[in-house]
Amino acid sequence: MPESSRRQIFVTRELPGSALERLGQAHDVSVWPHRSPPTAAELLENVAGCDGLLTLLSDGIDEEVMQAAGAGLKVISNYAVGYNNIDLEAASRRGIRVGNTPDVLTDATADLAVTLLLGAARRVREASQEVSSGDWQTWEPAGLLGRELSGRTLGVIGMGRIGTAMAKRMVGGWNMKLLYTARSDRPKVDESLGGRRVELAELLRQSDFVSIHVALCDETRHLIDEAALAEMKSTAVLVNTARGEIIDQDALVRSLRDGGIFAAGLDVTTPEPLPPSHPLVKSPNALILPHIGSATDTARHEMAEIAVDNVLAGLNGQDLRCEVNLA
Ligand SMILES: NC(=O)C1=CN([C@@H]2O[C@H](COP(=O)(O)OP(=O)(O)OC[C@H]3O[C@@H](n4cnc5c(N)ncnc54)[C@H](O)[C@@H]3O)[C@@H](O)[C@H]2O)C=CC1
Ligand SMILES: O=C(O)C(=O)CO
Repeated sequence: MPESSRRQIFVTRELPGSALERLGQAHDVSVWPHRSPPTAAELLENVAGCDGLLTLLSDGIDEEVMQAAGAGLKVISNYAVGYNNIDLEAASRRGIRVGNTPDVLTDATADLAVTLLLGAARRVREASQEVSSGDWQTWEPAGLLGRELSGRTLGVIGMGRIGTAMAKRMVGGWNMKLLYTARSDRPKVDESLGGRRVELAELLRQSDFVSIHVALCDETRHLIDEAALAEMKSTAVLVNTARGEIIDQDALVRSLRDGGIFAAGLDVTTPEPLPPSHPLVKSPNALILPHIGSATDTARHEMAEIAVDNVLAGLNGQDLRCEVNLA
């Protein structure tokens, strides 16, 4: 590509695979070299004069960052399907296109939701701890009793791509009955998986397992609060692979402690990382993972390819391969 058409791109972290090399052949790319994200001040400094940004879910991209980049900023490509870290209204006002990486991480994330559901239901954290601490005495008839899955009811909050993939696994594999919340009816889900769309309160009251798959937005922040947790069965297991802020975490700590629900399996928390001293980390019935839903080699490589395609298209003024609707 001629020197004059090369644009300036800031990438907030190294990515797996060779996608960034492809970007570097076409444009001048600067990659944040550290394992930790840039601070807000470092972000402002590094975006100055950039035409494109390739960002992670841990980077807060607000109007100040867009302003710091300057009038040439054409595209923000998020290396994630979720884009709650980006101020979409500000991007729309400034005519900046926003991209994300859907679909290629759906299976990986649904698999992890199943992992958390099984792990929390069968008390894998406590069981593993018993072995590593030397507390395991003997095989006990009533030792570490967990919850059975087969034939029970799964409640999926947010029947989008990942929610549907999770439901398929649980209905197909464990013959579960399916309830879900969604903004509109899903006749195909009802037909193929025997699902039934219900209000959130009914889903919480009737489900043995509840799995959260909605995007984080004003409407869903603290959707699962004290009152919602109080609706759930004391034997229920709650799984969250969406975003930490969808749950009121203080209320969850109390519910897990007081027997309000049986257990929780969480891939996402507030904040991330959660300090080891946090009461949730200390809760024996909370199985917590460090936001690894999409962490398979296949998914993360494909995400990188899409994120780079999105930058390239945005710089050329074309529709992005996966574009977030800013309307
Ligand atoms: N743990 C991880 O590593 C990962 C987490 N995620 C999270 O999972 C979320 C879902 O991803 P996808 O399924 O690909 O997105 P999606 O857009 O296909 O699904 C979200 C669904 O939630 C629905 N929804 C939104 N607000 C709702 C509400 N108030 N009540 C009921 N339904 C509502 C939407 O209509 C949509 O169907 C992402 O936004 C992201 O936050 C995604 C990938 C990996
Ligand atoms: O894609 C996302 O939204 C994630 O949380 C990580 O892949």
